[in-house]
Amino acid sequence: MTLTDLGWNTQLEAEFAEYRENGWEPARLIRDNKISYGAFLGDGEEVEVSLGGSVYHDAETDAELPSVGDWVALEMGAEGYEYDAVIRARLSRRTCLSRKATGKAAAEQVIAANVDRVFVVTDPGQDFNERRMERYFEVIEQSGASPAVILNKVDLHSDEESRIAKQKVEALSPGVPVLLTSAMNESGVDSIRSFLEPGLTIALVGSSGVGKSSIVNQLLGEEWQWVGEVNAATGKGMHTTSARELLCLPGGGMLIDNPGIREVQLWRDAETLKASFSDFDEIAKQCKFRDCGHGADKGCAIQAAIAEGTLSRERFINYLKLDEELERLSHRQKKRQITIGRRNRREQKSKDEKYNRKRGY
Ligand SMILES: Nc1nc2c(ncn2[C@@H]2O[C@H](COP(=O)(O)OP(=O)(O)OP(=O)(O)O)[C@@H](O)[C@H]2O)c(=O)[nH]1
Ligand SMILES: [Zn+2]
Repeated sequence: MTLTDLGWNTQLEAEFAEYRENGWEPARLIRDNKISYGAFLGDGEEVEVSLGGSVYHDAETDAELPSVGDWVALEMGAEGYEYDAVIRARLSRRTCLSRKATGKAAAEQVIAANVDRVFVVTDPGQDFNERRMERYFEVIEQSGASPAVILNKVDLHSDEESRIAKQKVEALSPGVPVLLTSAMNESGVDSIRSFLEPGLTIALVGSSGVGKSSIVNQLLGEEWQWVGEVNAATGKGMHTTSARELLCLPGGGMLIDNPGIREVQLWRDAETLKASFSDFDEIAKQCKFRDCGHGADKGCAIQAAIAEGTLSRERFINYLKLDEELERLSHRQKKRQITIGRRNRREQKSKDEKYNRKRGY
């Protein structure tokens, strides 16, 4: 593996020139352990690194702190740090997949940096939803990455259904590549591979159960290996606490997969849900009391609007259920995190087992 395989290019090299003078080395972050990070060096060696004090203090917001996928400048073996290296600088991001609640001044949360292409995975049937697709396109566009759509589980649908779904996507976003796959029958996954090339990073988003893991498993293939395992033989990197989020795919290219990416749909749903009731907030501003319960309260503008017929009672009932609905979403989100936690532990276990086998334990 070389730096180029990890996505290094002449632009990054130019930006890095001043850091080279300090004897620092370029590396790409592959894991966020909160306290430390996992990073790949150009030769594929994996190191455990910590955040340099000035990088931390100079960051005005959390979004400026290094994230998985970022390129950083490392000072190897810096004194006074317990890790292999220290991050002295973060290089500019080509793209940035982040979560930013609309309307609020809430802090931006970076999910992955330098993802080149995001595949939206759905199916031609139950999961297919044009509005949701539009929101995915929005998030992807904001990130700077290129979109593509995978219609998976085509084995469960007629050619006609698949064709219609494909047309609908193409109507929403002309020119977007739409791939038909069946991860189950291992068909069409090659068409995803045709988008991969050394140095290119992809991510998969989509509802729970559409087949993202199945597709990832096929992309990783049988010979899937933990790159950087060699270094684990030195004992370094063994104190890792979470699973790798950036994976190298056989044949070239990388995949970033982490809980934040998996939850893209959930948080977009919560935001859209709130936004779809923004007219209520406008009307509620006219209520006599600021803490109006919109029930029997005096001077309630919502009730007045319902009485006038300008606001439907049905929507009002849905509005009242909003909190419940948001609660349900957050519950689903927690459930997802538990599933991901399990998967990460499984991966860590198989990694440990591989390591033990290698060492002859
Ligand atoms: N029939 C059919 N089933 C599929 C296909 N791809 C995946 N499945 C099944 O769908 C179920 C969900 O697949 P996953 O790969 O776990 O879905 P996911 O998107 O990773 O779900 P989360 O991990 O919850 O985000 C599994 O039972 C798969 O075997 C397909 O192409 N056809
Ligand atoms: Zn009111």
